[in-house]
Amino acid sequence: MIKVAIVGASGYTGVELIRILHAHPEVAVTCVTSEQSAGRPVSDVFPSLRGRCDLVLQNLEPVGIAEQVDVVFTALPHKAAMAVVPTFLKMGKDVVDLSADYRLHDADVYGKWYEKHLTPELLPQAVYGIPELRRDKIREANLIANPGCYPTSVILGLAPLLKGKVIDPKSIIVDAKSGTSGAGRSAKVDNLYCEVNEGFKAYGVGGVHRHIPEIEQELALLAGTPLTISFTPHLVPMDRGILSTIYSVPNGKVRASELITLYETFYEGEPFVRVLPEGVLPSTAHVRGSNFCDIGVVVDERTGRIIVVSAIDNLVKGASGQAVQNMNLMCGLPETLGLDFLGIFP
Ligand SMILES: NC(=O)C1=CN([C@@H]2O[C@H](COP(=O)(O)OP(=O)(O)OC[C@H]3O[C@@H](n4cnc5c(N)ncnc54)[C@H](OP(=O)(O)O)[C@@H]3O)[C@@H](O)[C@H]2O)C=CC1
Ligand SMILES: CC(=O)N[C@@H](CCC(=O)OP(=O)(O)O)C(=O)O
Repeated sequence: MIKVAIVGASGYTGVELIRILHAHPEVAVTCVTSEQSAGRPVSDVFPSLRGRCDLVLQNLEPVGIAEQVDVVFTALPHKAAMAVVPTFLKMGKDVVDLSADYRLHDADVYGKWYEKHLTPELLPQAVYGIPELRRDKIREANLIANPGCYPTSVILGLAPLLKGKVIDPKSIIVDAKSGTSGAGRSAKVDNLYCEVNEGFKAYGVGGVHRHIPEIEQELALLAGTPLTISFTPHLVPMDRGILSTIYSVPNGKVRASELITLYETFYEGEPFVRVLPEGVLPSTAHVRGSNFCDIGVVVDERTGRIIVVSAIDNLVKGASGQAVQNMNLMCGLPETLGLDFLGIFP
């Protein structure tokens, strides 16, 4: 069995990792951490785990943790992750980092959107872990930068169009909506019940959201040219789910049926991307609790624009499920191991 530590196990992506890995046949979670709840069983913090995972939460002491395990998932806020990842790597551990700390290739870009990077020398060895686009590199990596939730939905939604040079790469507009678990478990006034329930709002409007450089970095690699996007995230009153509606201008006249064939070919054999038939559009309700990304494609005949709609569960394909998919690849296991479960509906 591969021994795994979940660093930051008292958060939402941490508990989702525990849930997924509990059913993984080749993995044993042997170490979980929290600063605020250290000394308590993780099942005290999350009663859903009672009787199945009662490990006691430890303080984050990187050397001691590395000595206990083979693989480390860091499910920490950015900055906290890069403070400990170097120790895990030095001690020969494979690391899947769920934070944003190793996603941007350029430390100056990270400095502009986040803060000064503490370990820029590690950026070249980090692999941006989107298996559908970078499977072979992930297999060779020892540090995976697990993609952000919004970026996963947008990159998978646009990859066939950009790679196939179907659209003008400068024409992209993304209108994305997320459930509140995307904001994590720590207490924030903006996420209180009365602030979120029965309402629907945009935030980070006007090119200021920190996922923009990450999305642009990956889309530019697909397009083979630098590009800028308009990106507006929204908060919706649901626990889980991201729905991204993505507009772009094609280089010539296109038909929806041709585009769907392009998507089906691009994602042929992919276990976790489902291209929907013409006229069918995705819903967060149909991917909830699963590792799927569902994609629907429409052509607006009046404006000529292409509209792609992509749906994921932010905690699964947008975080912990994709992290396990990456771990499977890094460890030489079948990619779908422990992940071949259906969503929860209704
Ligand atoms: N939520 C989501 O949908 C997604 C999240 N991510 C990213 O994954 C990471 C985790 O997110 P999420 O689970 O939502 O976050 P949460 O806020 O729910 O959990 C954060 C975890 O980190 C621990 N922690 C916080 N600060 C520190 C610190 N300074 N030192 C050690 N431990 C600390 C917390 O422990 P405690 O407070 O108990 O001490 C908790 O276990 C973040 O980088 C996030 O941006 C990525 C994709 C999607
Ligand atoms: C709803 C909500 O607040 N979402 C978060 C993004 C989710 C996330 O976890 O982003 P990273 O993966 O980059 O850490 C936000 O807008 O900042």
